[in-house]
Amino acid sequence: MSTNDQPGSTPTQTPEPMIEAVGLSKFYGDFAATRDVSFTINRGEVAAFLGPNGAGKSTTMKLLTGYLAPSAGVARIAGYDVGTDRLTASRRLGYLPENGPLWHDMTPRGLLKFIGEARQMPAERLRQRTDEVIELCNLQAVLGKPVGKLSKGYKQRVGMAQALLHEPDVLILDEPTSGLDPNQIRDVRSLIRKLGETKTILLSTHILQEVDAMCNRVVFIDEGRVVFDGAPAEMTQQGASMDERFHQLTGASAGV
Ligand SMILES: Nc1ncnc2c1ncn2[C@@H]1O[C@H](COP(=O)(O)OP(=O)(O)OP(=O)(O)O)[C@@H](O)[C@H]1O
Repeated sequence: MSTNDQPGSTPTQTPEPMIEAVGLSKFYGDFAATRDVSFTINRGEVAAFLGPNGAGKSTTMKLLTGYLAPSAGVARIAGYDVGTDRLTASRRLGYLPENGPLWHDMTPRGLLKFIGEARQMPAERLRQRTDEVIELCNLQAVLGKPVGKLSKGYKQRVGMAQALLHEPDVLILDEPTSGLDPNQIRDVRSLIRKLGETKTILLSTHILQEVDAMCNRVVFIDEGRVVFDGAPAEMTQQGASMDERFHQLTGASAGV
């Protein structure tokens, strides 16, 4: 955003790529989990990463975060190659992995301390940010419990808290509302909408209503390949509903 732009105004600058997949492929033997996946998410965009089960969403997200090494292609976060400049890229990035946080024996506060120290956050800033993310993600009620004993919804919130701890400006969220009850879904959607005012976000989901609720961009993947990339309105143009388009884009594999 240029210095003249006010929050809520239309940005006047050229787009700034914050999440870039450039020809990303991941092979397991002969099987391609993703094949030549390319897209760019610019600063200020909240993008839905859609696709059926097994389409390659989590794999692509792991490639983008540097959690997995690609068989071919390049991933960049805020312009930094995650293969060659992983530490710098990871300072700009918060990642909610698909199965929530690891380290199930730690309490939420212990886990946040561990992650903040691993990120080499200064002690005072870590203390302050820990309090802030506990509040933001509503973790007060479970601070004394081991993460492994928490409900799915609270595990997701702890995952979200660790992703936000270092105040990254890019977020990659793998199914942030999966397994949550309707109240929790509402809370997480509203949190993401709020975060989307200042951050660039890529979130995966199966829930088509989430696109309208949170996103201004859709990247659709099927059988490891990008089959649609555009605005939500383009996806549903010509009177087709999101459901119908999902079915069209996934061909025979939809609904299996
Ligand atoms: N380590 C692995 N070894 C072999 N195949 C794998 C491995 N990891 C993922 N796959 C396969 O790659 C494909 C893509 O998986 P991925 O988890 O990326 O899909 P997804 O779109 O996230 O699915 P879902 O929506 O069900 O979470 C699937 O067929 C999966 O079985």
